[in-house]
Formats: sequence, C-alpha cells, structure tokens
Amino acid sequence: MSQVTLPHDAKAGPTKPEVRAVTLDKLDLRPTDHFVDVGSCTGSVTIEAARRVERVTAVERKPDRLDVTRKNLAANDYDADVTLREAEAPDGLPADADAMFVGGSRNFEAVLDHAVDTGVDRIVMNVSRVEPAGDAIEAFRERGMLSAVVQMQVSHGYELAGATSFRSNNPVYVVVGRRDAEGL
Ligand SMILES: C[S@@+](CC[C@H](N)C(=O)[O-])C[C@H]1O[C@@H](n2cnc3c(N)ncnc32)[C@H](O)[C@@H]1O
Repeated sequence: MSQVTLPHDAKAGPTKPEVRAVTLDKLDLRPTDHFVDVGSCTGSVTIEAARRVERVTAVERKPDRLDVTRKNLAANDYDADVTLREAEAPDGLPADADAMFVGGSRNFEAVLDHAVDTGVDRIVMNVSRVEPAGDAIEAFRERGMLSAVVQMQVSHGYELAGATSFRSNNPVYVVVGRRDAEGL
C-alpha cells in the first residue's frame, strides 16, 4: 500500500509517520471496526485507519482543519466509509465505536468517559508534554483502562561532514487503553 500523502497541511499536525506506526499497532484495528479519530487535523491517522477498517468517524473542532482532513482524504486511496464531523468532542462522538484515537486533548476526560460508557474496546491517546501526559495516564488508570504507556523519541539521520548525524523530534507519550485492561 502506498504511503499516506498529505498535500495540505495544518498547524497542529501531522502525527509523524513513525509515531503513527506505533499508534496503529497499539490500536490493533480490525477490518470490521468503527474507528474514531478525535482531532483529525491533517487527517493522517484518519487516512491510515480508513485503509484498515470498515468505518471511520473523524471529529475536528476547527472547521479549517476539518477541511484539510477532507482534502487530504481525497488525495489518498482507502476503502472505508468515512464521516467527517465538525465538533468539539465529546460532542460528535458516535455511540458504536470499537477503537478510538485521541490526538486532540480538549475535554479528554469527558471523551474517555464517553468511550467507557459506549464500550469502546481500544483507545490510544498521544501526548507530547510531560504534565498533560501524567494527567492522561492517571485518567486512563482511574477508569480501569490503562494497559500500556510507550515513550517514543524519534531521530532522523542527515549528512554532516561526510558522516551521518541525527536530528531529534520531541518525545511523544503513547497512552494505551483497553476495556479489559489489567493495568501496567
Ligand atoms: C495534535 S493535533 C492532531 C494531529 C492529527 N492526528 C494529524 O495527524 O494531523 C490536535 C487536533 O485536535 C483538535 N482538537 C483538540 N481537542 C479536540 C476535541 N475535543 N474535539 C475535536 N477536535 C479537537 C485540534 O483542533 C487539533 O486540530
């Protein structure tokens, strides 16, 4: 399958390809899943999921960014039925999702409550700042859904004086939840 192409950009995205790879692995998507992307922005995660599952709902609070999601979707191949919703979650969240990615952290506790109440099976939240990461971990734990936390720090090589050096991206905390989690 070709790589995701994102001809249109938006300020807060995209989730980087290597981080998406781990995020998607932890989401453990299945072909019959209804997947929800909270804070779709550039649509990079929406597109990846739309190649793996039957149905996707992308929720984004900023209309210009939802428009970027729409345009980037149009530039990629996928088979899923995709619904775009301009809303600030938990508004706009469906009641029948199987898996959810929380890339936008506004109201995340209410988003997690909605996920618990509607029986979402797998949920991943990515956070880049330390204190909000701690808050997210605690919120998953309080709801009995914390199953893993992965801290990722990716660096890319570049040529320096005839050798290879590395430029590092900021670390990302990937907080992983499951309905039947046994804790860390
Ligand atoms: C870090 S970006 C997500 C990047 C995205 N995964 C991508 O690859 O482009 C966070 C996005 O979430 C949106 N957002 C934050 N909280 C939200 C909420 N509660 N509901 C909907 N969108 C939200 C922001 O407007 C922003 O576009």
